[in-house]
Amino acid sequence: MMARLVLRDVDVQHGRTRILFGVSASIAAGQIVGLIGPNGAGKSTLLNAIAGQLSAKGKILWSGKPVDARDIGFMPQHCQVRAELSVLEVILLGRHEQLGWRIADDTVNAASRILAFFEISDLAARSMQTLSGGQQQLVLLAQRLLREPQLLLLDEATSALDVRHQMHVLKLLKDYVARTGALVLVAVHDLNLAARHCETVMLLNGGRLVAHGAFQKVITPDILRSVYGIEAEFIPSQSGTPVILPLSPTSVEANPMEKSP
Ligand SMILES: Nc1ncnc2c1ncn2[C@@H]1O[C@H](COP(=O)(O)OP(=O)(O)OP(=O)(O)O)[C@@H](O)[C@H]1O
Repeated sequence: MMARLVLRDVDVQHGRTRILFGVSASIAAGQIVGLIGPNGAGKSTLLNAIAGQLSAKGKILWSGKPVDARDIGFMPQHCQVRAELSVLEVILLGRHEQLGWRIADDTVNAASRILAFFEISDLAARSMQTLSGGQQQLVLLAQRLLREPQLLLLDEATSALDVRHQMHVLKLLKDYVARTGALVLVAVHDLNLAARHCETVMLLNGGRLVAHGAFQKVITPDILRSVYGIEAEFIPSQSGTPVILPLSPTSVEANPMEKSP
């Protein structure tokens, strides 16, 4: 039976402030799911709760059991390596549970392969400290994939990448999902990227799950107005997925940033 992530009435509170309000969803593995919503909607909070990085009320189940850290790969929003480590060392740390006195040949080979997949083999000996923001992001993504997690949680993990690298990484993720049947849950601001690469999207607003389904059903001109506070044009494209062209912000009242329903 295919694995499934089940969220049941997930509530998160910081101090006295409630951040997530009863988020419930049942998400089948074998797809890339986009977590979308305006700033402050609760995307990072939900990913952190699923990753077990903060306490939440309700149930978060992967294949019917509480999420086990060994099943997941999690890339938080602000992720940096401060230590003086080479790119290869950082990649190998993706399998730190398996590293012993001797690093097995297949681990080194897997690390070399993942560097090649991400087209960063030439960076292997470089110190992480000398890399650009986008290069660091590629290395950290490659590190997460090395251990082949069944549940991959990515918080704006392609935000520092140029367009070509973004497309390349999303193609890698698509191939990874097809090969392993994993579930990739990715918080993303770029709606056109979500439209093209995510099988389904979950729209959060004010800490609540507003909609969950195929992008074209979830994202409509009305939703862009009421949730994002923008007027936008939907331009038909050859791919069959319309391109969203933001035109103007609606009035301040209609912009619900940080507004709790
Ligand atoms: N430690 C904290 N203490 C209090 N409030 C917090 C804390 N962390 C986050 N929040 C609040 O929780 C809400 C949701 O934040 P979160 O980072 O999950 O949103 P987001 O959808 O990921 O936003 P963005 O797109 O801007 O990254 C925001 O209103 C934020 O101010």
